[in-house]
Amino acid sequence: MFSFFRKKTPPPETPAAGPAPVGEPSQVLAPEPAPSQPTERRTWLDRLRSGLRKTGSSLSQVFTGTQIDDALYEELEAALLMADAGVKATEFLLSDLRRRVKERKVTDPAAVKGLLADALTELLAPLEKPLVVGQHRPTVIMVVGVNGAGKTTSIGKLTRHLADADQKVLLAAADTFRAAAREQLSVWADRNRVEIVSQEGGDPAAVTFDAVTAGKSRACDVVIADTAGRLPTQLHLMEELRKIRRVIAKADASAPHEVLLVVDGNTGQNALAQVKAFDEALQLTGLIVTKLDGTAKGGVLAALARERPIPVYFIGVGEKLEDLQTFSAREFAQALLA
Ligand SMILES: Nc1nc2c(ncn2[C@@H]2O[C@H](COP(=O)(O)OP(=O)(O)OP(=O)(O)O)[C@@H](O)[C@H]2O)c(=O)[nH]1
Repeated sequence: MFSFFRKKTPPPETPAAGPAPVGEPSQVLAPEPAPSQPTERRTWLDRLRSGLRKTGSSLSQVFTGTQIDDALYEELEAALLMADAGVKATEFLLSDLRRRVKERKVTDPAAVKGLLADALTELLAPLEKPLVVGQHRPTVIMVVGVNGAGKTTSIGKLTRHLADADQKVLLAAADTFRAAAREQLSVWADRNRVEIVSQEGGDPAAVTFDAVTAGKSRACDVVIADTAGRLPTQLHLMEELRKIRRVIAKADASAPHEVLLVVDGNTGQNALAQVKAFDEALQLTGLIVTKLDGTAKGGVLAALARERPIPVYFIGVGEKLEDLQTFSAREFAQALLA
């Protein structure tokens, strides 16, 4: 059994290392560099920090004053709302922070920033969970999301990590409408030397059924189904996803084992609305939040944690292979306030 996992909440400013295997049957591995490559890890963290700078600059600004007063809390409230943390998470964070400030008898605004990082880390912690594959063979992963969220790119990156870990992967191109989507997935499949079940036109549920059946007979470790992008308001297309889900269960009664929503972090509060809508339709098991590089709306993860805490298995901070990383609450909170 494998899980994509990173050491929890590394101490501040310490480059987190990839975990060591912990032995069978629950061997653990990570998509990020091994412990011997702290420089690469540092580089990635730097990218997350600079990516979230747009979100964090106004947040950090709040703590440059000389006193802790109502004006500071008001400014912080505005900055959190601007970062798309949403009303509920913002209210929660403010009252949590006031409590921490009182308890610690803090008088320096700079120290309040540290306490906010703690409060954010605690709030985000329920989102930090590894994606485990290997409990079922094949582990069937269905991937959904709106158009252009980054589904195919994220599947490509994930496939590469799995292939590198000697997992036999089969991709199902369940986007039967868009030829470009199938081609894009084929490119990733070729690049990673994994198999693909693809079909022009036809029923996406049928393609997925064939893929899961093939995955079983070919002893694959993982089957990943890429579905066509759609808006949650397109009810017939949402029904199509439900059908794909049902048909997967016909091919393998225990599947799908994971239903992942890919959301574009750039869409802020709209990402939260997408998570709620897709979760209601499909009972999501995890999220991949993409495009956190250069967004001013990174606070949406706080809103998610407060209102729909579905695990964030991965975050995307760029278009390159190494830009898909596991989510760490502490790192994210620190990057947000850097
Ligand atoms: N900057 C940045 N770009 C990303 C990230 N993830 C994906 N992209 C880009 O977003 C664009 C859309 O990605 P796709 O993977 O094609 O999105 P999709 O959800 O499969 O799109 P549809 O098939 O149309 O639904 C591409 O140009 C990707 O390179 C990310 O984390 N950061």
